[in-house]
Amino acid sequence: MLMPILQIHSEDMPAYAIVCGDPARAEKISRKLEQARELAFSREYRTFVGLYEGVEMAVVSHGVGSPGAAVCFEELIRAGVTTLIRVGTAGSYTADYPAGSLIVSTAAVRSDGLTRQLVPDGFPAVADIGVTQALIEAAQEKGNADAATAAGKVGVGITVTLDAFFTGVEEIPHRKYKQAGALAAEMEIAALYIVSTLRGARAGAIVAIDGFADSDLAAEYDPHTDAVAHAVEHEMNAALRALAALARQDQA
Ligand SMILES: O=P(O)(O)O[C@H]1O[C@H](CO)[C@@H](O)[C@H]1O
Ligand SMILES: O=c1cc[nH]c(=O)[nH]1
Repeated sequence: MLMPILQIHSEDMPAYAIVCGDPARAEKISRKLEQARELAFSREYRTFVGLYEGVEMAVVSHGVGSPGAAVCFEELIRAGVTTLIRVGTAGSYTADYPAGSLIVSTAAVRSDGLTRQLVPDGFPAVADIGVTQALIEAAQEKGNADAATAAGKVGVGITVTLDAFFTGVEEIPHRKYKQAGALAAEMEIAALYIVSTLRGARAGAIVAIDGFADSDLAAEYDPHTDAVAHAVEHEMNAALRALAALARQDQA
């Protein structure tokens, strides 16, 4: 069956998928696969399939923001994907995790508009515990430490999903979420967790910190530093290994 927006056929789709915002990052991840082939590049959605440690998996870009990303997650699950890992970037809320750190997201604050149209207020956006555990283990693995971050840090905790990236005249509620203990902010994880929960798939997410979310992004945001590039490299490898480990567990 052809998925109308991603332009992929369900017959070509494996059960395991890595998703990320940037089509260029999807292509970068696909270069780590054996027998990689591109299935489609439709709108912001670029889809590759290939093998990692012998496990068939897809790598798909979902663009920026929850509404577009939710379309991607829905169609992937309709096409037969049952396990999804988001490999993203995020702004930190704490000096404990500066640019170059990684955060594994256990749950996401639903500070977005999309999920309000899917589930009632108060319904939690939570990661799958098995996917989260696999991500933590892969990110902390010693063998992966050579690509590790400036601070070498891997945090585990709550992230915030927002719609706004740049500030308007309203205050983005960073301060409250930070005081409440959230670690970082990004723009799609809540959508991933809610769509996955609704459709019976399992999902997790890891993000590379590229600055501080509550600083003046317009003046200071620079996601193109070496520290961020190293962290992104580290999280891509961690996500691939986590997904392969989960597939092996499923087969056992
Ligand atoms: O690096 P990605 O996966 O795109 O994630 C983050 O970066 C984008 C904003 O620059 C948003 O999509 C946000 O969630
Ligand atoms: O949404 C995002 C993504 C990266 N960095 C941020 O500060 N915000």
